[in-house]
Amino acid sequence: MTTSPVKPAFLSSGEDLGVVAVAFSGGQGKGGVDAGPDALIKAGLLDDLKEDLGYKLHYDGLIHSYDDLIPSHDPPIDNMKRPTACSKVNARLHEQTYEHASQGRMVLTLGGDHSIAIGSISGVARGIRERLGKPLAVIWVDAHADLNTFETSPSGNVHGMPVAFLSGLCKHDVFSWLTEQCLIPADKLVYIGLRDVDRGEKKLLRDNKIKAFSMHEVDRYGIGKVVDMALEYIGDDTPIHLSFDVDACDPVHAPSTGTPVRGGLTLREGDYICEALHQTGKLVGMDLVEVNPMILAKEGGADTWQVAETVRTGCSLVRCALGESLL
Ligand SMILES: NC(=[NH2+])NCCC[C@H](N)C(=O)O
Ligand SMILES: [Mn+2]
Ligand SMILES: [Mn+2]
Repeated sequence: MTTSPVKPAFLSSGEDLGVVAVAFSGGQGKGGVDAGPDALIKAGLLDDLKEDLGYKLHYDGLIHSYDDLIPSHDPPIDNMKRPTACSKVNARLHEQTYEHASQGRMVLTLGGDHSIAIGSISGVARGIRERLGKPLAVIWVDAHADLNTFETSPSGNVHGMPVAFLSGLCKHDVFSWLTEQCLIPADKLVYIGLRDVDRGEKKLLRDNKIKAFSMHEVDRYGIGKVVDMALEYIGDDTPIHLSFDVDACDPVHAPSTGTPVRGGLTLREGDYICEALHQTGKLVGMDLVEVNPMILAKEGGADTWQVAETVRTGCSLVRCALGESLL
């Protein structure tokens, strides 16, 4: 595998990469997703980025569990489960990604459940706003829209709500630290891969005219055309953050995740999205979330091969987004 050097449009260099590893699972109820970053790193992901792709890593060497921020008693508020932990962890993560982004670095956040996108994306968005005076666009690749408000959520799990908070469609005192500069305008948000969208989320998508390419559009147009259309919609002059939930990929390639949904992206379709976004030179941040190396073991059907496959998929997606190419 080789690198195809792409000149980044919105970063200070093509080689500086900020990395934050987040061992947080409080955005949903299943343990083990906090072990995701360790599994990805143990599989050699960061070494590959350094040795094969030539990045200069800005990484503190820690896998943050933020234990000091997690209260022992954290009762639901307005249907949101573990609200205080979710807010405090994300507020801290926000400062970490903001610090990298404001130095002009690409920012990679390894989760953790998808609630951590509240912190990772808001930090990058604020850094980009301050540095370039521009909004941040987000391409959200996921089986789920994660657009529930605390009022529409059927589960109360915050990992099903990050986009509602990040877009400002939903506001709550719990996340009062999310200021205007942190937000993603609804017309700079694009989904790819959706196939399990709740009723309330469908209404929000429609009412706010949010751009979404479900698996239906992937089938109809092919992934190449879908990514072209997504990029055209965002426009040329906007930095892009890629938030990749590993469950966007079909459970064949990513079985070890908390909320798998049949009928997903092939490994190549997932990798293609990442490769194509890298080639734009406009990528400024990425999250890779919801790798849960323990879930299958917990559910009684431990299959180490399936765990390894999921980790392998996660590593491949990140490498592709950071410039690995087939030739
Ligand atoms: N990041 C995820 N895997 N999210 C799954 C969300 C599932 C469901 N829509 C909910 O709100 O609870
Ligand atoms: Mn998902
Ligand atoms: Mn998600």
